[in-house]
Amino acid sequence: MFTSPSRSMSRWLFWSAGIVASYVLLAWLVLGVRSTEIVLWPSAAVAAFALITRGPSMVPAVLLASWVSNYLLLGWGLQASLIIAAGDALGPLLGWWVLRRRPARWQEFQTTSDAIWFIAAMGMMAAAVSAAVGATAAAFYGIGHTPLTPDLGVQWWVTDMTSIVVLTPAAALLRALSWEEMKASLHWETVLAPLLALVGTLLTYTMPTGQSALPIGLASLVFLPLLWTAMRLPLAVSASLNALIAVVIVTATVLHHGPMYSMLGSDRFVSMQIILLAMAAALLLAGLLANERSQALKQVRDINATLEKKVNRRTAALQIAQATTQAQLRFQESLLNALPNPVAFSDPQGRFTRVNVAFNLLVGLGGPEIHGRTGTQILGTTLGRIWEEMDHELLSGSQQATREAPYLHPDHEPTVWILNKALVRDAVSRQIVGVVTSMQDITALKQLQQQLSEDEQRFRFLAEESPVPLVITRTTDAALLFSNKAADALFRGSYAQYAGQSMRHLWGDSVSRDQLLQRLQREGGVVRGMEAQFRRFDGTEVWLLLSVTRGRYRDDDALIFAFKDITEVKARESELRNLAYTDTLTGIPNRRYFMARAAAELRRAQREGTPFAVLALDIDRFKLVNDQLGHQTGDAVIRCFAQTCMQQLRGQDLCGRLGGDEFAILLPQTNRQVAFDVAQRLRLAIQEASCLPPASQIGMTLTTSIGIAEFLPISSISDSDELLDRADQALYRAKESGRNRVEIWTAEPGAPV
Ligand SMILES: Nc1nc2c(ncn2[C@@H]2O[C@H](COP(=O)(O)OP(=O)(O)OP(=O)(O)O)[C@@H](O)[C@H]2O)c(=O)[nH]1
Repeated sequence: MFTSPSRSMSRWLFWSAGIVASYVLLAWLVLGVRSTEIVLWPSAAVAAFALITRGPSMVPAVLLASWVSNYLLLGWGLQASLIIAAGDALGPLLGWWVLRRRPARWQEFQTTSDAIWFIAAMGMMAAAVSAAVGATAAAFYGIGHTPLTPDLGVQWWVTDMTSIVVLTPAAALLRALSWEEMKASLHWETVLAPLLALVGTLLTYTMPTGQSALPIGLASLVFLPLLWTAMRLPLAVSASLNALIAVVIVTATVLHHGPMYSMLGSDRFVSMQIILLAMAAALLLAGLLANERSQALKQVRDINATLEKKVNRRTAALQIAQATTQAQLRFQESLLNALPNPVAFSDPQGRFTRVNVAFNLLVGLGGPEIHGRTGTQILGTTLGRIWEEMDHELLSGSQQATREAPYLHPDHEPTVWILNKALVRDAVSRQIVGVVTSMQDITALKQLQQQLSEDEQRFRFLAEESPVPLVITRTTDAALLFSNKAADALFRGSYAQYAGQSMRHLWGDSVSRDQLLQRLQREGGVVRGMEAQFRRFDGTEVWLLLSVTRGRYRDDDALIFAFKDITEVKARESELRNLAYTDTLTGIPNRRYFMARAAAELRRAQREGTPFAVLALDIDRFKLVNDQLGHQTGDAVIRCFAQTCMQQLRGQDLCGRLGGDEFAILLPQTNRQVAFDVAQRLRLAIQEASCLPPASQIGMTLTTSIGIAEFLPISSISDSDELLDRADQALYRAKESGRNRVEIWTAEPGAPV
């Protein structure tokens, strides 16, 4: 918190003035009554009090107060007064400094060792210093030159120490305590006990003075409530009370009252102070011991409270755990009973310990009738024996056991079950505590399996004996899984020989196989009417019509093939196709094929802008050959003519028989000059070929006339018939001009070529 300098200065002035006033007032009270013999009794206590509460800033006030009291009130010399004042400030300052070296004790002042430290630091040392300085100054400069004797020093020291020990603990404690703590400790004892002690003290001091032991005895009774207070009340209260009673005693004595008065005199006075000192120290220690004890008790109470809390917590946790366990047990119980499968627990001796409702229903017995009995006793000999064998297996080492077993139901219905057994171990010790068995009814499954196997046998018979060749291969690797007798005959190899082997190599080409797989994918797993060529096991080729479906065969994804041999059909087809385009007499393309090719060539030439030529050929006077040598020889001549032409042509050229003795030749990418050369070469080759029998009665040579028509990209010709027509016109001109000639078509007959 911020404190302004002027405010702290005024506070300092206030405290300084207060300290000076208290010091001077006490000095006046004490010294005003008995002047010279009594040392300034409360001086050291006021100085120590000032330093404890406000610190060294009070030193000037202490110096001033001491000097005023010694010089003005006591009438000692100036030097002596100054030295005594310095001693009064220096002693408590030293004690204060030593006490500050132990900050914990300075702050709390709660244990007995704190009190010992306080007495040692503030009492003995501070009082010793101020007494030594004060007695020396008094001896040298004091009134009447009091001799410096040990007695003076001891008397001074005891006086100062008494005042410090009796009065100043209250200051230290008040400084450490907060106002809230003070209020909290205020109860009837705090008020009543000090009140009793005070009243007792006052009553004692109203008694007549004298040497009688009675007043002293009575006075000492005062200390009983005081001691009790010290033991029961906060340390600050007992220390303050101690100081108050001490002031009352001293004041009464100084004012010639009470039992102590008769003891006055130098020695007696010191005795009294020693008694006070002892009393103060005893009370202080009693208070501190009580404080320590109450603190220890509080600690024990705290520990007890903590332990109690822990125990409560543990108890609550145990209760929760117990509740959870019970809830879990209830859950397990209901879960077990909710299971449709019979479940049973048995001990290591095979006696049932617990079963669920499904088990009760299975055997037609309630829990109490089952518990404690064995497998054979409850389940009959067949299932019971298997049950006990499995238990034995498990208990002699295997981890889990599964078996199939028949069971004759109490209502005589035969059933089949799967038994699953496992060991039950203790969660903590891992000791085997029994066996758990769960049962599953597989009667319906078994019936289905039976039916399926009968169905399969029927299917196998049908498939085996079917006249349709059937083959089943595995989808992944085309391994042969099944083939019937008809398929074995078709492929010329038996299933027994090739079972499990890949059938991929039977396909004529991999393209058809890939096509089949794609179609299966596309057409939902069924492909009908696909034609493909296959290779038999002996290497011969065969055309087959396929119907294929995807399916399962035993444990595999499979392709099921049904075949029809179409080799003959395909051969006939091919023959027919050839017949349609081939001239049967010569084996070269017929008119239809030639004209189709000529049309295609025309389109190509138009597209690419290249020329081509068509030659029309006709055997000269062939009628004579027929007439003179016969029709058969005529046929042979025609065949020879065709072969001679074919020999003269390039691979890309095409020679066709248009009918009778007429032929045509297509010369792609050929202009009229080259065509003319080719035609001449042909003409000569025919002339030189020995197509006519050597001993020909007609004495003639076989010749041919040739007409040429050229297609130019710029020409107006738009179909091949027109072009062939032009070649025919040129041929006609060659015949006209005497035969065995080559003519090129021109627009005007006789126009230059
Ligand atoms: N041997 C045989 N003769 C055929 C065949 N086709 C047509 N002929 C005959 O071939 C002859 C063709 O005669 P043409 O072309 O009219 O006359 P040509 O005797 O050759 O006289 P030019 O052509 O004018 O030189 C006819 O007598 C037909 O009967 C055939 O396939 N075989």
